[in-house]
Amino acid sequence: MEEDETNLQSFLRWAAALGISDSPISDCSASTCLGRTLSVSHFPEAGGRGLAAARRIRKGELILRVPKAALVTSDCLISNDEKLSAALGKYPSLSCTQILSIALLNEANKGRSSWWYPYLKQLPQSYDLLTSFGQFEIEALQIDDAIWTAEKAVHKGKMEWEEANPVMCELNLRSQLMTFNAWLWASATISSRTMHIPWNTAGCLCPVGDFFNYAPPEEGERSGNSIDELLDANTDRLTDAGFDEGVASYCFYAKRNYGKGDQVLLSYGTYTNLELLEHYGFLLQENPNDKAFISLEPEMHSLCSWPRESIYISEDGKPSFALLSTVRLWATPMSKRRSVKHIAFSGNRISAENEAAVMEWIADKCRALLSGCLSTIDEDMLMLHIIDNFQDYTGEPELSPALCDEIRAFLESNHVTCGGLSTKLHVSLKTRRAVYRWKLAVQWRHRYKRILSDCISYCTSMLDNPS
Ligand SMILES: C[S@@+](CC[C@H](N)C(=O)[O-])C[C@H]1O[C@@H](n2cnc3c(N)ncnc32)[C@H](O)[C@@H]1O
Repeated sequence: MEEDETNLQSFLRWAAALGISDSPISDCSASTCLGRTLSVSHFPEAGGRGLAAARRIRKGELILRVPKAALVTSDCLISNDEKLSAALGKYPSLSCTQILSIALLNEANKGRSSWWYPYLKQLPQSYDLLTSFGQFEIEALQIDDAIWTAEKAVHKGKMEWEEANPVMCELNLRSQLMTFNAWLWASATISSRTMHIPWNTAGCLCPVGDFFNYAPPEEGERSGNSIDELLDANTDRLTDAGFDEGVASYCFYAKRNYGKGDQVLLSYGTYTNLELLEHYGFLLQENPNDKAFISLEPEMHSLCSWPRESIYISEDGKPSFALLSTVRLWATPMSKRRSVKHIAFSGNRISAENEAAVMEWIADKCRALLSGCLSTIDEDMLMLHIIDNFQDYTGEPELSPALCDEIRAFLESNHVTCGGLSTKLHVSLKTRRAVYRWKLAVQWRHRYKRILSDCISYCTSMLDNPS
């Protein structure tokens, strides 16, 4: 702990020397880059390490500046390393993200002699993005769509690593930096910490700026990454963060008022919980942008041309506009569809009878999805409780077969015995990480099932009160 604090303090001094500052007036002689507006703090329930307001902050205030020279980009890593530049030159088909991953591992390979060493030491040692999920955790997601997304992410990670291997061999990286796990570390660092820059699609790592934890954008908040898009129409000020050519710095602005001690949050974008898990390795219990996507009957697709991602149930259980309009048209007798198409497409009800059929179809669809899952919502709640107390787990005779099977599968896939778990000392770091990822999978499926269940309640209330 003390060592972490010493590392952090020397990192903040290093950052100050590079001109990173939370003060509106630049002062390269400052001994630390924070303290006037922000301070590093711990928020166990919302992201762990993060940035707190060191004083009252008003919406729209500039709260942090990170000069271009302090941004870690592929360009700067390559231009300072001839060997890296020559090796990459032989493999022109690598993507920008692969190049940044290789450059990051190459920098980590230099250890203390890397110019970026103080920054690299601050990076998390491991991540919990979908790419790092094993087969057990993937199956624990239970919903086909999510399982498919996770499998695809793992497959993509493996492919990218294999493609990058020849360059890493040429760079003669230490063997542990050539492993798939090391690759996952580099690509997860990039996925969860880079910020948009206009000149490289892989983005940049932004020391100190990447200490901001996430809050979803407020309703009506504009999304976008260019400086112009970030300009708030009402206040003419930046509302979040972006690279400002005018001052050659990454600039962070307060998106709302904060009291002293509050966590200052950044919106990285609009994400469902599955997307947060995929790109950042966490999810939110309350996520206004969460969605449950449902599949349509094959013939429904030909009726409307809404994109697949617009057919969903919102976080509050309400069917999306596109879902309602498609099912309304489909529930209309074929001979009448032409004449009512405009009503369905404008989002209006077609008739009371049609609306009842629509609500029934959607509710049945949700029921079918729920009954196809290996566990119920209540069982998931119980499972989360068991996971939270897993170190004390000694086997519970009262559990349903589904939960018993899941626990057994976890123990088997991690080669642990119940006896081993009941002794806290025997739980290895690797097992604790696996338990944490399992928890993420159960939390995700639980939230998803809640959306389906809320949708059933919504449809039932619409059927009971058709007005
Ligand atoms: C840019 S970093 C933010 C700083 C990070 N907490 C750290 O210690 O370096 C993004 C990562 O922080 C965590 N995180 C950010 N916001 C979070 C939130 N609201 N809830 C849980 N974890 C969060 C996730 O692990 C995410 O991948």
